[in-house]
Amino acid sequence: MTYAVKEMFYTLQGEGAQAGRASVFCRFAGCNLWNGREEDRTSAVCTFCDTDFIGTDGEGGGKFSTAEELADSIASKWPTGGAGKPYVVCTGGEPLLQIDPALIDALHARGFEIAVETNGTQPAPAGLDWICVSPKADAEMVLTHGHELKLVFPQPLARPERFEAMGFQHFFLQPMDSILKAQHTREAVAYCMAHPQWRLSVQMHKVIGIA
Ligand SMILES: C[S@@+](CC[C@H](N)C(=O)[O-])C[C@H]1O[C@@H](n2cnc3c(N)ncnc32)[C@H](O)[C@@H]1O
Ligand SMILES: Nc1nc2[nH]cc(C(=O)O)c2c(=O)[nH]1
Ligand code: SF4
Ligand SMILES: [Mg+2]
Repeated sequence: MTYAVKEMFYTLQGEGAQAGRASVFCRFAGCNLWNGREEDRTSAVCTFCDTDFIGTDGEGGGKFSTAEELADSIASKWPTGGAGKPYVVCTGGEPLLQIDPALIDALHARGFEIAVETNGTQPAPAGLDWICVSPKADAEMVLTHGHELKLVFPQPLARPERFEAMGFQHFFLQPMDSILKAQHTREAVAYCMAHPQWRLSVQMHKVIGIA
């Protein structure tokens, strides 16, 4: 299996229940809900993506021909010597198009806890330690349980009520970043205050200006 990685970097998780945690980010190239080209955004299934996931030309990106090679590269980003469990956030693009049991085993062998950020359209392989599903209004969701559900808000055709009985430990609304972000944030705050099952996820990394 060859893995295509857009970029890899060490930062703090900026979103959801693990926000603030030191993490190696591995951003896999490619997505099943948008081809990543701006000219095709409006006709895509997912139209609000904030990420460049095309190709393998980013910092730390590349093609990795084995799970061992990719896991070694991820491990090389983790600082040596400290306490604290090594943590990798696999994102993209859509990471579940590429993550396989060999990669999960190779990362666990290097002591990593493995998190994924997924759009929920693909089944998850066994062994992932943290699954964040972020459903998209026009895409069928097959992953209906996990550790956190993080709904980008508002999506008129994906109201929070549709998800509230699903099997997740945490339920987050994340204001959609766009020209209307301030309004989306106010609406998300109001929804969380009226429906305390839901918590607000502010994209912390954007607020403080880190990757
Ligand atoms: C770029 S996606 C990659 C992982 C996966 N494809 C997914 O959609 O969950 C990472 C996270 O950013 C969220 N996201 C994407 N565009 C956003 C935007 N404009 N505003 C807020 N969150 C956004 C996604 O919903 C997801 O939770
Ligand atoms: N710091 C930071 N936290 C994040 N959490 C999810 C991200 C993503 O793009 O999947 C992301 C990201 O791009 N940066
Ligand atoms: S599913 Fe995720 S990576 Fe794909 S276009 Fe939407 S937000 Fe971006
Ligand atoms: Mg991001």
